[in-house]
Amino acid sequence: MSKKLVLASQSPRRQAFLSQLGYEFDVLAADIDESPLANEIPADYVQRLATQKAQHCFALLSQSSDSLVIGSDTCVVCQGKILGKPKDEADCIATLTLLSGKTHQVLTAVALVADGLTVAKLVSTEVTFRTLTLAEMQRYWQTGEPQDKAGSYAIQGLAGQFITSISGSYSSVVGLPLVETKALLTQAGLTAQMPIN
Ligand SMILES: Cc1cn([C@H]2C[C@H](O)[C@@H](COP(=O)(O)OP(=O)(O)OP(=O)(O)O)O2)c(=O)[nH]c1=O
Repeated sequence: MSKKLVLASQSPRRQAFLSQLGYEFDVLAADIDESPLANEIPADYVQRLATQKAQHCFALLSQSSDSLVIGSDTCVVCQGKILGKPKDEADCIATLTLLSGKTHQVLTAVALVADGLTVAKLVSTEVTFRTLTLAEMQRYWQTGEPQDKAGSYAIQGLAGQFITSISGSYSSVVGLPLVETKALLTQAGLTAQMPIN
């Protein structure tokens, strides 16, 4: 019997990417505390949260131990600061002011729990913003797009026009690195509906 796949995420973007890989899956919300620990470095932070999201949902499914659970977490890092989702307009504008005219990193970790064991992969992508004006940042906040996005922007949305270059994985910036996720699922023995490799 093939194993059941569960995505520990409420993000519609992560759900769309996992469908794009050709898998069928159920979705469970992973309600965990996303605050960074004192002195936690960004790479450890995203890997810890991706792991906790996957393990939290795996624990909810304990009676069906043949389930595979995927969790993911994304944060933006600029000048050593972890930039999560904006708390309010002032926070969004402070974040976009920091990103304006600079290159920053987007870190995404994807974690898979299978047979009670967790494996995580970390992906780092560099994104460069052109210089933004205060009026642009204020109008961008008004669109509602930055509210639920790490770093207060969405590369796949209106903020695409702020970005002059990207070096790394586009899908990772949007929330789920396709190559690494596919590799984890293949290693765990899960076959896509229409496999191409
Ligand atoms: C930088 C960037 C982030 N994001 C998103 C990816 C993540 O969904 C979100 C960061 O928040 P996360 O806490 O990683 O994820 P989430 O709360 O959306 O979903 P869940 O925890 O249920 O899996 O920001 C974009 O969609 N586009 C971007 O360009």
